[in-house]
Amino acid sequence: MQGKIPATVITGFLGAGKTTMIRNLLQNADGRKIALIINEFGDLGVDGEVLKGCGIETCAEEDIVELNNGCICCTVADDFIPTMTKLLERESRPDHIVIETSGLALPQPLVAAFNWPGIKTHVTVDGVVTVVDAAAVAEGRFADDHAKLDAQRRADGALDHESPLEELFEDQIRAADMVVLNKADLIDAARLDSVRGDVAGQTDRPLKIIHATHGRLPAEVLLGLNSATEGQIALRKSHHEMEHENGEDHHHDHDEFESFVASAGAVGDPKRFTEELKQIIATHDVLRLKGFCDVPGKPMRLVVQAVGQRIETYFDRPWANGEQRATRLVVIGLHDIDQAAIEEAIGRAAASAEP
Ligand SMILES: Nc1nc2c(ncn2[C@@H]2O[C@H](COP(=O)(O)OP(=O)(O)OP(=O)(O)O)[C@@H](O)[C@H]2O)c(=O)[nH]1
Repeated sequence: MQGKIPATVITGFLGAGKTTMIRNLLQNADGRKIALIINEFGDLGVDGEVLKGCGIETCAEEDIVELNNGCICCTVADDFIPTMTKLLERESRPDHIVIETSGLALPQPLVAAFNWPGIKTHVTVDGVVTVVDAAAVAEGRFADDHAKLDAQRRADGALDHESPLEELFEDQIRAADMVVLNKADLIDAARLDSVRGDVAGQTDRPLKIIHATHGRLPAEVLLGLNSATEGQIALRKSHHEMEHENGEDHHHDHDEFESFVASAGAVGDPKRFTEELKQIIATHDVLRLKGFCDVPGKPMRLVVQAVGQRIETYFDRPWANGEQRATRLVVIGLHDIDQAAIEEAIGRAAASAEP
């Protein structure tokens, strides 16, 4: 009988650099046949599209499975298990499975699913790799404003937990076998060291912490951790699991976050559009924005990627024959984000960005 297939779970908050790291991994797979399962928060399937659009030879479309029915941690039984079962039934067995969770996922339930009878005998979790946006941590993006939270708690007795951002950050690190402090190019060595200290302080376990820029790490570093994490995950409990055990009723369904797709007309001047998007992101506290734009006169589609105030744009591939050219952007924010105002502002920004 063949040995178990190793599976690496790649997790980390929205925009930390998971897809970028996987793209680099596929480019440097050294002949390994890698199957990818991608889960994303938001209806557009941007990550799968970006990976398929990157033209890497080793990354055939049939090797990428997208799960876009919500967060993988909430749809384990309905989505993940059947997908995994199908993957295992395939004639050509992958050498390695890589799973990208959504930026809002708690890795714990997903890793625990590897203990399910039909899965356990065929696959093992090689490791949970948590990608951290080191620049965002250094800017204090995940740190609670404790004074503000205390005031909110006094006003609302039902508010019994930390901010959703800090909680997720901690849970994703607690689940990790290895943490990648990504975006090292954006901060100096002293701040990187301080982020390393913050991350190490999240758990009593000795944690392997490395840093990277654009997730560029050799495949041998990311794969082959041999952790068999499914056997240890019960000891790496998330806030949600601990609150549940304490009898607290804190339902985990990501209702602290909201995502929607904003559609707009063609964008004549991408540079100006990007400047306007920066304003919109700042005004409305948008956590993540990504998607594609139709730029008249250009045969290629324009990818837009925004994490906080940092926006990147590039043309990735020609619009396909029969594919409708369109501007569509996934917007993710906290639950009280003003969808109507943002949709309207993005529409206006596209219209005003005339060539
Ligand atoms: N400067 C810098 N930018 C980076 C680095 N890694 C990723 N990025 C950029 O950060 C943005 C988000 O990267 P992704 O790889 O899409 O992040 P992700 O974690 O997959 O995002 P979600 O799937 O939405 O959670 C993109 O614009 C990347 O080009 C890095 O090391 N340095």
